[in-house]
Amino acid sequence: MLRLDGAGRAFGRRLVFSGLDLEVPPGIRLLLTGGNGTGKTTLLRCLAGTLALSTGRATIAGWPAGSPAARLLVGVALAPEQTLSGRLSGHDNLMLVARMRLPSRKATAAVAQVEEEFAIDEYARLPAQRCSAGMRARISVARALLGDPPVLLFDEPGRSLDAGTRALFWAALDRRPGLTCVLASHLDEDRARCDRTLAMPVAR
Ligand SMILES: Nc1ncnc2c1ncn2[C@@H]1O[C@H](COP(=O)(O)OP(=O)(O)OP(=O)(O)O)[C@@H](O)[C@H]1O
Repeated sequence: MLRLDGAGRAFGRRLVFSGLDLEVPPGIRLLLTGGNGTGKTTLLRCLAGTLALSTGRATIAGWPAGSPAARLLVGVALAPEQTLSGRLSGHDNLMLVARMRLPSRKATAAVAQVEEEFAIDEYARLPAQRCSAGMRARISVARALLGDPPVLLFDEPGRSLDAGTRALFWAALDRRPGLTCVLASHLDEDRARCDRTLAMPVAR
């Protein structure tokens, strides 16, 4: 479902990773681990298509990462505390994305479902800029699920979430068993929730 062939990314002269080959079959959850600065976020951005690889190739179901066809297949929550529109309410942030992915009646139902799954209902009408980091992270993570994309990319989804909400997050993924998921995390507890682990190599 998701493939890297000889993938590499540099920033100027700084090589973050190189020669990375990876295949993530459908339905598999892959955990990205590694110390600070080893390139987990960079790799996720390359898979999401918001950053180009310097070398090699990344594909989603055979489509080049970042192409319109690949983007349709991918739900993303990278920097989940920071990616909402601050003036809009959580609900409207969710509706904005739902309306891009679904016809209007289905969009309303999909937003209601994720608001319930992540217990967002209580503060969904508050402007996002008045929400706490954890509240914003909940909304961003829930937003990635809208429209049921078959591939999900998460960067430290549990970083700002309390234990109860982390449980809600995993329960939401468990309810969607066919998903292919790549998730970066520093939390030991996430290891048991994933099928495979890729430890990012320290760049030389
Ligand atoms: N836009 C950028 N310009 C220059 N260098 C960058 C940029 N983004 C990331 N880097 C560098 O790439 C390297 C990898 O960063 P990245 O954020 O991918 O690491 P990470 O594994 O996600 O780290 P952390 O665990 O701290 O979140 C770091 O050395 C970082 O300084």
